[in-house]
Amino acid sequence: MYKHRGLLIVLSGPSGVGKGTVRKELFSSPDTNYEYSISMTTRNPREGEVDGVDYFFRSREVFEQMIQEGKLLEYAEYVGNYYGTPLDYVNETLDAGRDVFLEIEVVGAAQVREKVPNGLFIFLAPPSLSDLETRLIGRGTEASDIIADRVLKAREELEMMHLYDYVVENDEVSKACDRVNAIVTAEHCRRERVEKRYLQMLEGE
Ligand SMILES: Nc1ncnc2c1ncn2[C@@H]1O[C@H](COP(=O)(O)OP(=O)(O)OP(=O)(O)O)[C@@H](O)[C@H]1O
Ligand SMILES: Nc1nc2c(ncn2[C@@H]2O[C@H](COP(=O)(O)O)[C@@H](O)[C@H]2O)c(=O)[nH]1
Repeated sequence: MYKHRGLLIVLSGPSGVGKGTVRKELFSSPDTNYEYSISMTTRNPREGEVDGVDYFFRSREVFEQMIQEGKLLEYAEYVGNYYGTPLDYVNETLDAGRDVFLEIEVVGAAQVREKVPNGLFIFLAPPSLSDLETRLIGRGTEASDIIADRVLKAREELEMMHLYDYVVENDEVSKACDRVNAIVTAEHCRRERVEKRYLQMLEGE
């Protein structure tokens, strides 16, 4: 029996490009129908961040136990901390026919591509590397040595852009959100056509 599953949407890109900003803007709209998957991390909360809202903040021991028990869809060690996507939430939500939205870095996104090849992979790109650095400095959440690490890493991350289904430039947040929404809508239409054709063929048997 054919069962409709939700769409797994992966938004990735280098640190500081604006993934979190774009995601928050998307989720602030009442029209957004995706469910946000809250990640788990071993990094300390930033000022104002809340456990269970921004991240599940956990110790390295707990995180490593989750890895061993196969409870993460993907994970990566990023600039000294673990980040990962709890598997059960993603599976349960997709099984219920609802779309899930992941906002993750590129190593984790590559793991998701292996496990969920029919996901929708969107790379958020900065207008330039100097814009990226300016944004990280402007955010003011990292010390200058960490910012330097992230900018260095961004060069490698940009090389992975060609592995994605779409590249969206984040020149302006509202424009980037419109582009993401347009991509998701087009993908739904494509899938509906394929699904309809498939069901017609089953009926004709
Ligand atoms: N289009 C934009 N134009 C100018 N500034 C932006 C834009 N998008 C985001 N920013 C700013 O850039 C900084 C980094 O954004 P944000 O924290 O969303 O990036 P991120 O990709 O989620 O970073 P990280 O991967 O480190 O979590 C923030 O200060 C944000 O306000
Ligand atoms: N592979 C994963 N990467 C994740 C996940 N959640 C967030 N992230 C990415 O980590 C970096 C750093 O995040 P920050 O909050 O410390 O700035 C950033 O690129 C996030 O997108 C995840 O579950 N898996």
